[in-house]
Amino acid sequence: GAAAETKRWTLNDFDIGKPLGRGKFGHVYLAREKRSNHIVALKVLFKSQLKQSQVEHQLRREVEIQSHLRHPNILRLYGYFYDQKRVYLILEYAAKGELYKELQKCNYFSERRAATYVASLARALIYCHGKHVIHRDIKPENLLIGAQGELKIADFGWSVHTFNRRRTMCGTLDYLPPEMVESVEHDASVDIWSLGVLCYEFLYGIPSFEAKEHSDTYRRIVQVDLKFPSKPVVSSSAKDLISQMLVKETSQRLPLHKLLEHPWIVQNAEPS
Ligand SMILES: O=C(O)Cn1ncc2ncnc(NCCc3cnc(NC(=O)Nc4cccc(Cl)c4)s3)c21
Repeated sequence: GAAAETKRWTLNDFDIGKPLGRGKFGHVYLAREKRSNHIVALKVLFKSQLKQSQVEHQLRREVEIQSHLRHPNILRLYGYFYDQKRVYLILEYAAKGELYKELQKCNYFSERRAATYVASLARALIYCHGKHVIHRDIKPENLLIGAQGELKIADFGWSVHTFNRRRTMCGTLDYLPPEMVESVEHDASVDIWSLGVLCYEFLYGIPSFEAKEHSDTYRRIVQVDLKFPSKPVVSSSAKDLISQMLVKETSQRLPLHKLLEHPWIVQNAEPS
């Protein structure tokens, strides 16, 4: 509630439980807020590492963006606090853990499971784009699974508020610094592309443009070198959807609301 937003949290407000995972910047622990007995995930980030990697502004942007997002398929960031050495993110706990581990275990998902995940991600991204937020980092490592098996997009560390194009379109680009010119290129359609790669990976167990060397992956992406393996067998309807998302021209990518009407989604996704 509103109280939670303004309250100054400290580590003493929590009982710390088992480690849930370790990321580049720090560890994640199961925790219980003592007063409410509410179970949360507590991500502990070392200030030294944040400073060293110059990502403090990214973290601030994530906290700001996440504080306005409320959606069943977006992992909540309830708040944060810090002490001398660390920053703590108070996060919704996703009881069934990391999606990429599930994908490694199964190799690839059934068409029904893949379509259900893709539909819920599309709904979450429609919600984000409606608030002019693009995630920009949709990949299995940033997806968690809730207690009822529902998908949760996590880690908005790379998300941005899209610039109001009218503001930049009528003004000349000439005086904009590279980072603003670059992000004008970044519009919401980047998430459609990533969702297409993710759909491919759900069905085949490998990302659509995987290659041994980075340079080869780069070339396959810019050439949209999309090939469908013969195994596992995947419906032509699924391949049709993926082919409409992995399109080089950003304006030609299948809009997310049209994705939800695609026959493969309609026939395979569990009702939300
Ligand atoms: O995933 C696991 O390891 C284990 N796991 N298992 C269950 C579970 N339930 C909830 N959360 C988990 N993990 C944390 C997920 C995150 C959400 N939001 C984040 N944001 C972030 O890291 N931001 C950030 C960090 C460093 C720099 C910058 Cl710029 C930004 S991480 C869970």
